Formats: sequence, C-alpha cells, structure tokens
Amino acid sequence: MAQLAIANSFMPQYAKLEPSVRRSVEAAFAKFAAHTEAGLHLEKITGAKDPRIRTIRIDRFWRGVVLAPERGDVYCLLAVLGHDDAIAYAASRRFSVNQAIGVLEVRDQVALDQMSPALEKAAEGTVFRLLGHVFDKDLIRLGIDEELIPLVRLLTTEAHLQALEKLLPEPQYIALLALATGQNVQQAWAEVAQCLPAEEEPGPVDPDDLVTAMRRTPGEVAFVSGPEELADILAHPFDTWRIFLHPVQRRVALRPSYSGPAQVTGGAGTGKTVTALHRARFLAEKGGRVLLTTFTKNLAQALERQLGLLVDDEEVKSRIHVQNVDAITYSVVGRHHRPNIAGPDLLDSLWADAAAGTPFSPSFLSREWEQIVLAQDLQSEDDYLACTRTGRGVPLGRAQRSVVWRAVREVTGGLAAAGKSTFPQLANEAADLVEEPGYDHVIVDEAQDIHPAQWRLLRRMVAEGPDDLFIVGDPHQRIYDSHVSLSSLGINVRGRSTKLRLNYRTTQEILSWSVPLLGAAPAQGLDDSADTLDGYRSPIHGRRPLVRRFADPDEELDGLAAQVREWLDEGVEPSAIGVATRYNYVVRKIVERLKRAGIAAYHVPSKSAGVQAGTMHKMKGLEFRCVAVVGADGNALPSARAITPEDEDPKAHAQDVQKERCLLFVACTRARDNLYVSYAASPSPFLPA
Ligand SMILES: Nc1ncnc2c1ncn2[C@@H]1O[C@H](COP(=O)(O)OP(=O)(O)OP(=O)(O)O)[C@@H](O)[C@H]1O
Repeated sequence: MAQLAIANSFMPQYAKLEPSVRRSVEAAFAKFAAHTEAGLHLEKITGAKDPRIRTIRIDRFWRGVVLAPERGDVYCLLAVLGHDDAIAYAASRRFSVNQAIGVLEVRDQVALDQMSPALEKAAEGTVFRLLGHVFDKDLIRLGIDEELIPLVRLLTTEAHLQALEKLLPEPQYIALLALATGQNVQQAWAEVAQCLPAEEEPGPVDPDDLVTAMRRTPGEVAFVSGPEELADILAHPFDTWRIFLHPVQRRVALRPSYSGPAQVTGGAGTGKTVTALHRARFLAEKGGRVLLTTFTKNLAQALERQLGLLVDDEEVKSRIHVQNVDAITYSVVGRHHRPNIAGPDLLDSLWADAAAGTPFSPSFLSREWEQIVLAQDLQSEDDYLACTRTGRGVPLGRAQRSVVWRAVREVTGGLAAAGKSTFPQLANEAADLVEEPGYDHVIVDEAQDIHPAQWRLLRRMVAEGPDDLFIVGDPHQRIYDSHVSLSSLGINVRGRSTKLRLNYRTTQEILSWSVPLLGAAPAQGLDDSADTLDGYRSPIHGRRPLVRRFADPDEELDGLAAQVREWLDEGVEPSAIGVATRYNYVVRKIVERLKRAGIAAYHVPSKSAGVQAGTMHKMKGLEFRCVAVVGADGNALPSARAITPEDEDPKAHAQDVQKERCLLFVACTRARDNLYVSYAASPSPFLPA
C-alpha cells in the first residue's frame, strides 16, 4: 500500500501559494495520504538527472514534484511549482544515500555541472587545491559522493566551496568545510556525525534503498500517517519546526533519558526554544508533569503560544505548566502571604540612605546584595564575612564587609518596615517554602538570565534524578545582571551538554555583522566553562546590514520613517517590522514619528497590526522579517547609567559593558531578512569601524 511523505523543502513553497492552489494541492495529495493513489497520473521527465523523479498535475498551471523510489511504495512530495519551473526542478535534482551516515541527500546536479567549467578555469595555472591534502578514501569515508570527487578536486578557494553550499547536501558540505578550514579527518567526522539522526551509526548502507534513507532523515522527510496528519501538516506551513527537527535538535529533544540535568546552549536563533518545546512534549507524552519556565512574562506567553501549535492532545497539554520564574515565585509565596514587590524608587532611596557615610556607592552596595548576599542566600554577618565573593572585582576586608553588611541590614529592614521585598528575595523565601517537588521535570529557557536565588527555587521544584532539569540558554545573550555557576548550586550538567550551531532565523550576512558586536572575550557559560560561538552559521543568505549615520536624532527618526516606508512598499507586512532602541523615551518618539508618517506603530508586545517598536530588552524572544536598530550612538550604547565605573569595580564594569554589547546583539539578531542600524552624530564604540 502506497505511503505519502513530505519533504521539508516543500513547506515554504506551499506557504506562498494562493489558498485555492493550496486546496488543489491538498486534494491531490489527500489521495496518497488515504492510500488510494490508484488513478493518479505521475509523469516521468525525459533527460532527468534522477529517473525516480515524477511530476503530477495539480491544475492547468501548477505541478507537484514527487520522488517515487523504485522500492518501498513511497511517494515523497518535494515541491509545487509552475509547470516550467517544476519540470526544470524535477530534471535537475539527484537523490542519493550518504554512504557514511545513511541519510537521504539531494543535490542540484544541473547547477553543479554548470559550475564545473568555471571552477576548472579558476584552477587553471595553479597547483594549489583546497582539499589537495585529503585522500579520496577519506573523502568517501566522510560521505562525499564518489561522483562529486572530480568537482571537489577543482576547488582552489574557500569562497568557491561556499558558493556550492546551496547545491550540495548539508552533510557533504559540512565535511568539506571542516576539511577546508584546517580540521583533520577525525574532526571533520565529528562534524558530519552531527547529522546522524540517532546516537549510533547505521549499519551497512544500501545506496539504492531510498526509503530506508528517508526514514533515517526525519529532519528532511516526514512520513504522513493519513489524511488527518496531512491536513495538520499543511495547516501550519510556516511552522515547520513542529515537524522537522535538525538531527542535533532531535537527538537532544527526543533522547529517551538523561541521567541528570542536561544543558543546551547555542547562539541566537539556533532553535533552542524549539528544542525545549519538543522536550516538554516528549516528557509530557510519557506521562511526566512538566514545568516549562523562562525569565519574563512576555517570553512565557510566547512559549505558551508555540506549545499550543505543537501539542494537540489536551491531556498531554494539561501536564505542561508554562510560567515565568517571577510568577512561580509569586504564587509559591502567595500561598503563605501576599507578596508586595518594592518599586525602584523605594529601593533607590533606601540604598542612597544606606550608602551615606560609607565609602561605597549605592549601586556597589545594591549589587553586592544581589550578586553575593541573595545569590548565596547568606543569612548572617558571619556567613557574609566567611563567603567567597566570586564575580566581584574589589576585595573587601573584614571591616569593610561589616560596613556592607550593616548597609544591607538597613535596606532589608527598610523593606520589611514597608512590607515589601524584591523578586530575588522572594525567590529565596519561596525556595524555603517548597516542601515537596511538584513536577517530574523542569525545563528552563533563557537560563542565562535566571538569578541564583531563582535557580535555588527551581531546583526545589523537582526531585534530583534522571531528566530532572533541562536547561536552555545562551551566555552571549545575557542582558540582566544574573551570573550563576550551576555547579555551585549542585546542578551538574557535565557530559550532558549540547551546543546548537545552525541558525534558523537570521541570514549569514546579518550574523557575520552581528557576532563581532559581542567583542572578543568568550562568554562565561552556566557550567563555568568558557562559551564561544565557534561554528555558529546560517545557511540562509541575504542583504548585508545597512548602517546609516545622521546629523541629529530628528534626522535619524526621519531616516527611520523612510526606511520603514521602503520595506512596506516592498510588501513587508507592518507587524513583520521591528524597531529596537536602548531607552523607553526613544521608543515613544519612534512610535510618534512613524504615526506622523502615516505608519501604524505600537509598543511591543502588541497584538495590533502595525510596526512593533520596543526597547532592546523587550525584543528578547521576538523575531521580525525586518529590524531597525535606532539610537546606536556613543551616548546610548553603552548606556552610561548602566555601567559601573571601572575604578569602583573593574569586574562589574566589564560585565556591564558586556551586557550592553549583548543587548545590541540580541536586538540585531531578531532580524530574519533585513537589518538596518542607525545613529546620530558619533557611533557606538561597539559598531564596526
Ligand atoms: N528545526 C527547525 N525547522 C525550522 N525552523 C526552525 C527549526 N528550529 C528553529 N526554527 C526557527 O528558527 C527560529 C529561531 O528558533 P528559536 O526561537 O527556537 O531559537 P533560539 O535559539 O531560542 O533563539 P534566541 O536565543 O534568539 O531566542 C524560529 O523562527 C524557529 O521557528
């Protein structure tokens, strides 16, 4: 009985079709999905690079392209295109089975053949070959198709190899890139193994068995169980992350069990949240009670929305509780008394009073409280006198610590007198109040921003054991003051840590421009090791970011309005445009200026259809087709009031500067296709010279 499968590559094409064409596509393929393909007319293409490819008529204009392996009675829907494009596509593609890892691969053979003469010409007169140092047998061992070796042997520069990225199957491109960038065969194999869908390598690989290869490639091919599943897949053509996971995402999210806490890191847009969502579903489907948490309320709402798309089964959904850490804290403490959160005005005045007459500034004292006293939950002066002040840049002697402790007591006394507390204070209180763990699994997104007191609470909410904590974060996007060493809290992720490196959101052009904004220093990971963005890349290409200088802020806002108008004229939906800036008052000006230009604009998060403007902090977790970052000038970035003076505490100073860099990086990496950055007068020192 025939079975239908759908290729990942089909989904974005389908998403762009007119609704009436979509209906015809669905009707044509519903027959396959219902296993009643009889009567469907599949046409062979003469001269095709792969004899197993067919086309199918959708209507007068549209054709489906289908892979019909000789064995297995499976039909895989590859593309839906206008008649001529469909024929050209069907004629050019060649399918094969990767001989090293057994996955299904497709390449654009016609385009590769057309590249050959140009590469031959470029190689004329030079003896150097990019992969001259690698034996054929090693190329084959790494899964390079024997038929492609003559072409590989023509490469003389890395740029030429990069030009082949879109034409070659991903595992083969990865292997060649690794070798070309100086990795040895063993290292290149480690890269290729990332494309293995399972931990273990496949046994002997049959080059003609495409159906088995399809089953080994769930990130690219989804087998459809019947018409209902087909309708469900086609109903969400933009959300391919629901169905197609990258092999690394899949291995991490669907691993039967971890012996203890597991960690997933990765740069912006590498699908960490997607992986966390799939893990939540996986654990809940096995019957576990799951807490899925993150830093802010907006982020939790976004998780809830995405979970709604991923999980249909109400019973499974009911086992996943989504809540941000502050709300969890509030509700745990709220069972005992009604918490009252102190506002910044009260805190500022308490710290100002407590600092008077001491050699310390209010900000130094308040940071010492948050990052040492509350982070370590120190209860007495003796505890504070004895503690290790990791992360602080100025040593304090005993007498100085006593002065600090008195100031802290004065502030906590003031807060208590007003009946108020801060969230980290409450988190420590909540951790003490949790009597027994309420969940089988806790999944934490945006882990880099969670305060140690909040970690203490989360740790108490799940019993120690297999699959207790699944921690997802990126130390390069740390935009709040939290610095945690998980091991100091008894959370050990050694040996259970994975890094995602393929960016799904942003173009390589935007990434290459944005990564240097972070500066050269490696970030401090949650597991105390240095975290780098090595290997972080995007397969998507597009325009380079545009950086514009203006004489003054008014002109800069005029420039923004002109840029937004241009995007709108190009057909970009207003709500697919985001505008980020450092300060709230600038957001207000942006919204006013855009409205004056007749462009609907709102403060994020907003459900209204219009351009979304917000501070860089508010942009976390969002994404837009086009992003404008406004006010990237020397006065705003870094923001002077967010920076500890270097002579007060050099470590705090460095952390603050880094946090400002991260903010700019976060804002820029919200862009999918286009990034525009502007400043008035002098540029931020973070921008490239
Ligand atoms: N396997 C996948 N297939 C298709 N799209 C994916 C996949 N994984 C992630 N994406 C898409 O890539 C984008 C980024 O994913 P996600 O938000 O999970 O990344 P992230 O690493 O959490 O990003 P950030 O750290 O910037 O918040 C989203 O649009 C998501 O839908």
